[in-house]
Amino acid sequence: MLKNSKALARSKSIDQQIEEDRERRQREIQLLILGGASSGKSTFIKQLRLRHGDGYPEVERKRLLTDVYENLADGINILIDNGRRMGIEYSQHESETFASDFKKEFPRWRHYHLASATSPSEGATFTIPETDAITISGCSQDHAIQKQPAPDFSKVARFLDRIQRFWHDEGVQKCFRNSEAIEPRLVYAECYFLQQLSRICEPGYVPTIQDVLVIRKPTIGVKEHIFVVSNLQYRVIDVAGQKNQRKKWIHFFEGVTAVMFFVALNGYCENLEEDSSLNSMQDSLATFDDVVKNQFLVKTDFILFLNKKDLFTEYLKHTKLSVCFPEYTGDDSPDSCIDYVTERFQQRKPAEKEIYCHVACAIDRQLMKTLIDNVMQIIIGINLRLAGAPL
Ligand SMILES: Nc1nc2c(ncn2[C@@H]2O[C@H](COP(=O)(O)OP(=O)(O)OP(=O)(O)O)[C@@H](O)[C@H]2O)c(=O)[nH]1
Ligand SMILES: [Mg+2]
Repeated sequence: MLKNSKALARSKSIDQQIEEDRERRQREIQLLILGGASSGKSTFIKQLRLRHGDGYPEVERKRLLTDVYENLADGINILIDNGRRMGIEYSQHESETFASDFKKEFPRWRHYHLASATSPSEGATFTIPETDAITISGCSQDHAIQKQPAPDFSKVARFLDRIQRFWHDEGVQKCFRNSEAIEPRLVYAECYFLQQLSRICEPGYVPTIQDVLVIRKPTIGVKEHIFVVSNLQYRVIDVAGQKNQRKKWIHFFEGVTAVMFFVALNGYCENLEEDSSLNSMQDSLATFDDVVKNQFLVKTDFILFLNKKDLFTEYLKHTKLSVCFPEYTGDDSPDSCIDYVTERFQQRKPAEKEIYCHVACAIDRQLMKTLIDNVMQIIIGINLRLAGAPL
């Protein structure tokens, strides 16, 4: 009799444990964000922070001023180098002196930054910890260790007047207009901040929300962010997308509710920054193929974001999709081309797996609000299913 009641009590406690586990799993959702470099993963996190975090108050945006300066300095650097390479003459006397003064103070950082993260053996300057930053409720604390100090980009402030005059030099404008010939290509953030220069130079300038969304700052290592929405905790893991960083992804595959996979649509006519022999879209397809079939993610649903629709639409006006997919015979409209790209990704998935596909423009706040709400609903559904509750 006693034996029976003990067994009953044990069974009750096991049931209770199972129920508690189920409730805990239902309350914590783990999202892993994967995709190539510059596909928009961190920008999506910024949008989550706007929708469900602290919304980037002014004090936080002020801290990002140096990142704006960094993007601006990279843009100026590329224009100086390309102006010289193309043999363009400056229209103002002082431009030549400015160019050499500026390059001394701010050597080309974007590519140095990427290269040092890409080839640690060749003069590595980074130590990349496994998890180098933790973000609680949308407030990021970066613990990345950099042995080689970056140029002090806050000092760009001292150059703003001269940068403005340099930017208005006819030679510099001529170089900028010749964007097709610029090598390496100016990225969107560099073009954007160069074009916003007069606003950035105004006294008391604070980056706007749109500026924050546009800043380009590659993720180094792995960043974890926690958001609490309607009593549910979302742990969102943002990884670095550069090729040599991807072997770290596997450490985060366990216990994932869903994978969000980002693809830069404009990558169909661009090569990887870290490996110029690889087409970015083809690389995305191959990477997607690897992770979607990975044994640790067999039962994990994927949400696919075909991002940068704005740039894709722009590029299609002068470059056909067939440069990436020679067998494509459809028309050049963005919709037809997106249908085709979607199909190419869907073909890679195992039959039993569900892939939810979204076309996105991660810097578009309005569009992303709706998209995030829709995606949250999908994720809640997946989570309920995983937790064993009836849908
Ligand atoms: N025009 C345009 N720019 C975008 C879009 N999405 C992201 N960007 C910009 O692309 C750049 C790269 O975006 P990130 O979110 O940093 O890319 P990532 O995938 O986190 O890159 P890594 O951290 O290097 O792996 C940033 O300057 C963004 O502002 C988009 O839809 N359209
Ligand atoms: Mg990132």
